[in-house]
Amino acid sequence: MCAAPTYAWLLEQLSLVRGRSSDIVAPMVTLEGSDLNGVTAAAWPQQVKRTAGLTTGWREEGGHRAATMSTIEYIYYRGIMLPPLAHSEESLEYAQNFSIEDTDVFAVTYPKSGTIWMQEILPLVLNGGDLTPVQTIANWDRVPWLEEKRLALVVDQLPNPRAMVTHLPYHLMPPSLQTSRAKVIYVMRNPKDVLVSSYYFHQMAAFLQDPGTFGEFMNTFLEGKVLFGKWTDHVKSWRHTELGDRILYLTYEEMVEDLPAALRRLSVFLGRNLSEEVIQKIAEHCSFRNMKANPMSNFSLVPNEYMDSKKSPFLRKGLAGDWKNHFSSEQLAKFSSVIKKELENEDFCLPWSLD
Ligand SMILES: Nc1ncnc2c1ncn2[C@@H]1O[C@H](COP(=O)(O)OS(=O)(=O)O)[C@@H](OP(=O)(O)O)[C@H]1O
Repeated sequence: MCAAPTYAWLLEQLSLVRGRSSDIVAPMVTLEGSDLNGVTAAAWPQQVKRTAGLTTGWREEGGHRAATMSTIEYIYYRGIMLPPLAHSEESLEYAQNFSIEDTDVFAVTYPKSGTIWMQEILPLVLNGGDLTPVQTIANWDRVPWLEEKRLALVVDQLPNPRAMVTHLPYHLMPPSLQTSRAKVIYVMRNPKDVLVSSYYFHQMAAFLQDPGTFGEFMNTFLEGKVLFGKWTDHVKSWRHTELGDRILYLTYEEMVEDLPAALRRLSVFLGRNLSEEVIQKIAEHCSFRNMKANPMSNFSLVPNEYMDSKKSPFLRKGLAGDWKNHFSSEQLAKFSSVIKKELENEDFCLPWSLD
């Protein structure tokens, strides 16, 4: 396990973007060796640069410097679209060739379905409720994403059993998943709330394309022109696996409704015999309120230039059913008819009504 969270990875992302720059108009401030905790916006590169497909600038906003990425080109990899900052073709190839071990545990989610919640829960369930990792290690290092560049840097420091998360569809998982005895927890969330959560995330994350209006983003979402592809394709892919009893299906909504009950299911699935006291301790630590206050989990370590929590915090509302505050009746009818049509020949039922 990593001794302490360092933010070298963000510096690395910056230098990668810098490295591709072909038109640097001002000298860059060297951040190497700095801890981003202590880096103010004023210390960030004062430059306007044009890179292949990514135009990045810095503007003054309310006394601090903000990143502007007017054209953001996503990465396309085997039919899915991913954001450039944390992913690369190399990281995706690395994921493809990743050697999954029998004891590995993966939480799989379509984006905005409960990923960081599982990054909090899994170490606690696996280690019997010891809070040390969730209080000292940033979530992206504690339970890294399989497809992100960061994995290669931290994989050797993960404790056994290793816990990882991924947004990849089943067919893009490394072949070693099938030959191993690794376990998978697939967390699903009502797609209407996924859409709402994603809409706000696209507004606050400077490395994502502008979502437009809510109605426009809904169309983009339904067409599948979003990160990691169509929601229905993702769910279908993970509903049709050869994993048998090695996959557990959980819903975000059951976790919201009764987290201790969901933790009990999870701990049985992972072969952990947790006492009721430990279950309650984990549930308390993983409440929305406590995670929102945990700097190792709430993305406050990421500079505002990348994620502007004033526009929308990463841990935004943490509710089931917020879609009711966003959908018009016409949007609901359209959304529900498209999703129902795409799932009409499936042999599984969704745990929520789409109407
Ligand atoms: N503890 C807890 N309780 C309830 N809800 C929680 C919790 N932790 C994260 N969340 C909510 O999960 C949403 C973010 O989803 P992801 O973590 O999958 O995002 S990402 O895909 O990793 O970007 C996002 O949902 P919204 O609030 O609806 O935007 C988070 O608030």
